[in-house]
Amino acid sequence: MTAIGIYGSLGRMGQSIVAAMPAYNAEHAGGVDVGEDPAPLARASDVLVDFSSPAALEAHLAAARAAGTPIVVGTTGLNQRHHDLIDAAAADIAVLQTGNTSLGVALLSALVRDAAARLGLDWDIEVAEMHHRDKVDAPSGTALMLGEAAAEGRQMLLSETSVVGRAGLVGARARGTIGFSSLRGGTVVGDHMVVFAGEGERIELSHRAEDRAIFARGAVQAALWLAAQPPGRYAMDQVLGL
Ligand SMILES: NC(=O)C1=CN([C@@H]2O[C@H](COP(=O)(O)OP(=O)(O)OC[C@H]3O[C@@H](n4cnc5c(N)ncnc54)[C@H](OP(=O)(O)O)[C@@H]3O)[C@@H](O)[C@H]2O)C=CC1
Ligand SMILES: O=C(O)C1=N[C@H](C(=O)O)C[C@H](O)C1
Repeated sequence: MTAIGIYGSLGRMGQSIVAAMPAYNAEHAGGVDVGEDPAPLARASDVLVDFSSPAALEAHLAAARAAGTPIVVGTTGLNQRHHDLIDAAAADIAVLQTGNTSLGVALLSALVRDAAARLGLDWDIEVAEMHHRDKVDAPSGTALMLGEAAAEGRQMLLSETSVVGRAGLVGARARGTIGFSSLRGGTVVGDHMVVFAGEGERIELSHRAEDRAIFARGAVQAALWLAAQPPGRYAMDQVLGL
């Protein structure tokens, strides 16, 4: 039985992941939350999952690396420095980072990449997302991942083309940009929509998460898969064979 340790175990995702484990015959190795040493759990686990906070990621990666334990990073709100830390850790251990562990969003990313490649720059791309009132980061990790997929499809860099939010006299939309809008409220688990807006027509590709269990099941599947992988950086489409 594979023992999975959870960083952020008392949170919404941590609790959903514990609930999902029995269906996959996975063992709960334990959890770490604010103010606790991540190192003992890393040594006691076959694989770790991190659904905590960007502020904790460096310490969690260091603990995983020191123990030689693979880690799934589901925490969002990451910046370039966090991604550099993930790349560095992936030299020594298997690391899977994703803003969304659901099957549906993995497929949506592939569809968005394909649509962006086929439609070209005459179709404007906007990514919209809505989440519950307690979400602390924006745009969501999933929205950024979908934006990356669209930029890849256009063979462009998202960092050079993204426009996050608009207010005031911002001027007309610049060709080739990818816009992001975030809504927050209530208990929405996670809605994402990618709009391709052309001359006189519009295509909308969307995903609605109805239950956090979809992320939890994907996280457990990703952890079980990652436990058997050599060092390197991995993504969800590799787990799901998409
Ligand atoms: N990749 C995916 O598929 C998904 C990713 N997420 C992401 O996962 C993360 C967690 O989401 P969610 O469970 O809803 O959030 P919660 O706030 O419910 O849970 C986060 C947990 O992490 C703990 N935590 C915070 N800081 C630290 C720290 N420094 N060290 C250890 N633990 C810490 C929190 O403790 P405390 O409450 O005491 O602060 C809490 O128990 C977010 O970044 C979210 O965007 C969410 C859903 C799906
Ligand atoms: O914080 C959340 O709740 C979620 N976060 C992830 C994100 O930022 O995309 C995934 C999901 O949408 C729920």
